[in-house]
Amino acid sequence: MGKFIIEGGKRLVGEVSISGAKNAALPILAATVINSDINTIFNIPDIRDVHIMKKILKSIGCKVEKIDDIMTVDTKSLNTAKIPEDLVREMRSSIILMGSMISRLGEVIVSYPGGCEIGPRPIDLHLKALRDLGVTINESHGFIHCKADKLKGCEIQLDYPSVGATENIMLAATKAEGTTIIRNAAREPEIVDLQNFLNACGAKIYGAGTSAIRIDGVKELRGVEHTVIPDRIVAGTFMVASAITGGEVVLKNIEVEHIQSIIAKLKEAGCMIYNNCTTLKIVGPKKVRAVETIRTLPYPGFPTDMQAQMMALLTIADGTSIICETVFENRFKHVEELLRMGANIKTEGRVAVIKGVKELTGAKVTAKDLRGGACLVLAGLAAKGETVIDNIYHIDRGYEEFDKKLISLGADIRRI
Ligand SMILES: CC(=O)N[C@H]1[C@@H](OP(=O)(O)OP(=O)(O)OC[C@H]2O[C@@H](n3ccc(=O)[nH]c3=O)[C@H](O)[C@@H]2O)O[C@H](CO)[C@@H](O)[C@@H]1O
Ligand SMILES: C=C(OP(=O)(O)O)C(=O)O
Repeated sequence: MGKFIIEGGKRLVGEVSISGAKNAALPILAATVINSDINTIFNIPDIRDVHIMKKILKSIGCKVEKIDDIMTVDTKSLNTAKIPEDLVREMRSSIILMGSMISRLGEVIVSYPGGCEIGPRPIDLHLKALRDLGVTINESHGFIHCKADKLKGCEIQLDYPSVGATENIMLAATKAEGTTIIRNAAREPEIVDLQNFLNACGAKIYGAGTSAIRIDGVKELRGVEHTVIPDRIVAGTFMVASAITGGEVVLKNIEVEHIQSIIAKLKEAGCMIYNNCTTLKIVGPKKVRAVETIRTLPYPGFPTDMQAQMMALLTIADGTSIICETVFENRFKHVEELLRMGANIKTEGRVAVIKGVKELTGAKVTAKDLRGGACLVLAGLAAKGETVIDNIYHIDRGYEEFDKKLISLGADIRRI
């Protein structure tokens, strides 16, 4: 298990290039199996979850190669409906293969997915929608066996705009007979990217980015070249790195439209932000200001995946801030670690009250999940003295060369 050792107090200055989005790359890689052809996907981030997806695709017979940020996936030789349990357990996104495998083979056998511990993550909405499309589902001993002789388009009203359920429905409905409508669909930019990939392959999907998505079933799809959108959460994390160190960082290769809710809160915290569509400069304030209540919400609300990083910043704000985590039930595991660093935070259920302290102090802490781990790195960058962060494999799930990029901005961080 690797560790990061950070000597805090260095002001971050310079330029950083933002990698492709994990949450767009993974469903798009899963989607390649639909077309039984060769796909070339650009701007693939070099992160642990992508390595796991590569292993999964290989394990089911696909030919996969990655050179730099380009991944070629030849899905012609796919030869099994069973996804290996050990790999599925490593990563939540493996569940997105359900929709694409059903579309390709009419069958998939998959176990319940793993991933970060941020509260219970049921897949009832996925399964209900797949049943509506004509899939027979048998669940036993932790396995889900889905089978469909014929998929038939239908109208699906989601009880919650689940990102994964929206993606699975889009994938399963792409080659269904007739039209599928998803209402109360997730509106995240990654859903739009998936639609763009599938449509380039020959699918007929309309409305991604709004809460109603229409999928007109088509017979076949072909392989294509596609470039994954930039990672809005990685962008937000580097913005907080600049803010928390009073730094001056320029982010390149971003989509500013996707990070508006993060920009708004960082401005409220006293940051100066200058941007065009794909580049942004953020100058951290001398003293961070407390902000009005942050409520995590589905897009375009404030992203739950930025909650922990924002909390790190607010620990040293002038005044008290409140964060209300509405998306996941148990996404405050970083709080006890921030307390070890001298933060003053009280939680009750899904609400955290953060009273800013003058400074954080370095401590030995443990990453419990991906974004909670990133939050501890950010806190360590600002803290006085040395911070040692354990279990950094969580962070490697979603950040490409995090330490190297921070070092290039002037941080004192080592991986051991
Ligand atoms: C790989 C990927 O894209 N991961 C993102 C995706 O996860 P994921 O797709 O898992 O998130 P969802 O939008 O599905 O989950 C949101 C909420 O709905 C609940 N729910 C979801 C499905 C279901 O069948 N039943 C149910 O109750 C979940 O427990 C959670 O409380 O969106 C989350 C919310 O923006 C992000 O934090 C994750 O980074
Ligand atoms: C929770 C996250 O990812 P996943 O859904 O892959 O666990 C995340 O990216 O913060």
